[in-house]
Amino acid sequence: MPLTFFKKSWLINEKIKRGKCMLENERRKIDQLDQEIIRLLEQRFDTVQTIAKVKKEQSIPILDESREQIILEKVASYVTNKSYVSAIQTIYQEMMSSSRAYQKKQMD
Ligand SMILES: O=C(O)C(=O)C[C@]1(C(=O)O)C=C[C@@H](O)C=C1
Repeated sequence: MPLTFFKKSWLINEKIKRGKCMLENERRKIDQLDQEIIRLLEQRFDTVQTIAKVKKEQSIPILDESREQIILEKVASYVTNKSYVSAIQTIYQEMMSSSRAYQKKQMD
């Protein structure tokens, strides 16, 4: 009986350790992915900066709703796991909103 108790608590401990180890591994993956995402986001914002200059020179409005709609549709078609579509589209909506805010700041 006591042996079963110790065995049970040992098993529980092992499970907790395994869970912590998995969590650390997954977080390391996220840290690496974030580095890649940020590198690409910087490239995107470099491009947005150029777009802002052209728009300012030619008095083109910052917001282009039809372009944003096309981007959101492309996003939906690029995502392979369809259960992520809505979440990733939300990120894109936020990103484009942030892009507009950045462009506005550049133009002021
Ligand atoms: O393509 C443009 O005209 C942009 O200004 C870039 C961008 C974007 O970040 O993708 C931002 C604002 C527009 O509403 C549409 C798209």
